[in-house]
Amino acid sequence: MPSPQTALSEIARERQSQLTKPAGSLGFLEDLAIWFAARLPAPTPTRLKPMLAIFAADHGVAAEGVSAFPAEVTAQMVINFMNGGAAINVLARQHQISLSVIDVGVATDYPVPAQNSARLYRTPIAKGTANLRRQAAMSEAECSKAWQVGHATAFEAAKAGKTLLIGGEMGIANTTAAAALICALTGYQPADIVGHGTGIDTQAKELKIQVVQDALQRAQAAGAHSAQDWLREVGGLEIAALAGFYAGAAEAGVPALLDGFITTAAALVAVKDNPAVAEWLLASHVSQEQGHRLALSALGLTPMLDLGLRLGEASGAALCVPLLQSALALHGEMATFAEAGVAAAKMV
Ligand SMILES: O=C(O)c1ccc[n+]([C@@H]2O[C@H](COP(=O)([O-])O)[C@@H](O)[C@H]2O)c1
Ligand SMILES: Cc1cc2nc[nH]c2cc1C
Repeated sequence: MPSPQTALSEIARERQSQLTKPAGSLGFLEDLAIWFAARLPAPTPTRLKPMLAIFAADHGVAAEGVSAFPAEVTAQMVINFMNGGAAINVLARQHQISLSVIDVGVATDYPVPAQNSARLYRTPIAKGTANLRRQAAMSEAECSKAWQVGHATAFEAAKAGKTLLIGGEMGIANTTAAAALICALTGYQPADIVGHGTGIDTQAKELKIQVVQDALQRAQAAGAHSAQDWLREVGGLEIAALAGFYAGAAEAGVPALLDGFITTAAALVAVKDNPAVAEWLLASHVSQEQGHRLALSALGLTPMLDLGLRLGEASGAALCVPLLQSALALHGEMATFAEAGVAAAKMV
């Protein structure tokens, strides 16, 4: 796995100190430019070439009543992505991000859509997962196939010259799977991590906590130990694909931008599996879902935005793309004190 080039981040840090602004006055944007310099790698990186892949799949645990929406919505939203009507379509158009939708296990049949607003890749591995409260969500073969799909997606994007890989997800009930994974991999309790997802009430949330508790107990008794074990036991097909996607991005040496709660759970799996993956991950936003902040902290990541989003489908990540472009443009194009003939600080 390639390592970030720290010598380049030092050159970028030095440049930041010479730009015509009080030191540190561009805050986190300065850190971002320095972070990208080591990874793109260049002392003044050029405009990012982002790609965005939404991995879609269903979850057997939806049968437990843990989501505010019926499972059919996963397939219906895939159609909506293809028709250009989802939030992510608006943001992808606005910020000129190419959009792929990858069906790794949507349970409901849907007609072959026109490929106008996004490219659809149909690589369904199963008709959703099994109910993770009662049995392993996936077989070993299913889990590794899903991981491979994500891994290949990242590699192909890297080969095509993309310099920012964005993963998103769509899957009714996947906040239950994500919460279970985060608990398993961090040691936090379900009550700390489980949230309202698509908008369940307090009573349904209590049930969701119990479902996660039961799933963790069941998987523990089944001998789950490694990140891959937990992924197979309580994860999801799109979560496995995302974990493979992040691992692939790191192996290809291309930065990956996380989205919300579910993508962060997938990133935790990839990082527990191989800690070096963390070097290539960037957080976009902290979602409203309870536990997201703790999960990001467990990864050592600081989110750029806190907008109270809880949509998923890579919407939070897409919103950060213009800010990242601005961070790099400022870093590359601002004049230095010497170039502009501006007096530097009297005291430092
Ligand atoms: O990204 C997030 O933080 C996020 C938080 C809550 C819900 N979601 C989205 O809502 C769906 C999962 O919610 P639920 O209630 O069905 O588990 C799934 O399609 C996610 O993309 C996403
Ligand atoms: C309508 C809808 C859109 C979504 N986009 C991502 N997750 C979603 C969940 C629902 C329910």
